[in-house]
Amino acid sequence: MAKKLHYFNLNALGEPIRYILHYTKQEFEDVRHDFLTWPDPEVKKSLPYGQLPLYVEGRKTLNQSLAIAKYVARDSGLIPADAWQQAILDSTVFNIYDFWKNVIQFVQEKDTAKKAALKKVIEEETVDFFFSRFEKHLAENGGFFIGKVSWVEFVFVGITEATNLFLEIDIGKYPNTKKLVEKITHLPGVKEYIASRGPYKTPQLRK
Ligand SMILES: N[C@@H](CCC(=O)N[C@@H](CS)C(=O)NCC(=O)O)C(=O)O
Repeated sequence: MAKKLHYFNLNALGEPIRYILHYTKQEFEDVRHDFLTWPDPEVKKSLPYGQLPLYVEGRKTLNQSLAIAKYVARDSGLIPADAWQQAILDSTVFNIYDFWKNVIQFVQEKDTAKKAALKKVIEEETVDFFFSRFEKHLAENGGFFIGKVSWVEFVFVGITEATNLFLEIDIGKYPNTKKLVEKITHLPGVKEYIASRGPYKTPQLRK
């Protein structure tokens, strides 16, 4: 069944899905839309909720990045059988997205003064609030969220990298996060994908 992932030509909500697809060796078409010239009215109109990412498998479509990431991670050992571990992962992924909400609020703010104020709060307070907790969680579980790699580590690494497209996080302050980013980005499949993709260019996004 032909698989396609539609997303922007950048990191953020689509990249963990790309990482999982590459790690699990699934063939898919990586359809990229230009973020800087978005919205493309025709494409936007065609999306079920007007937003990306959108995953397509044959005639079926799925939106919502977390639902897609979890779906493409099935049958790969990235989703634990244990219900409690699944619940911990779900909780973690919502914590990660709670952090990301702050970044998005900053990205979408048009007023220069308000944007600068949001940037200051995120860089000086929000990042540390969330990342000190992520660090503790990782430290208590052997560097992962449930003691081994799962679909949520891919989401975490993607969101951490995406945050750095828009803001600066000093990841060196968070050694378990830093190690995890290195681990995930060097996994077979992911490593080759990143090498072929090259770095994302950030200057237009960092304001
Ligand atoms: N809850 C959705 C949010 C999707 C979302 O916010 N997509 C953004 C890009 S990260 C988007 O499509 N923005 C363009 C638009 O809204 O027109 C998900 O997790 O997939």
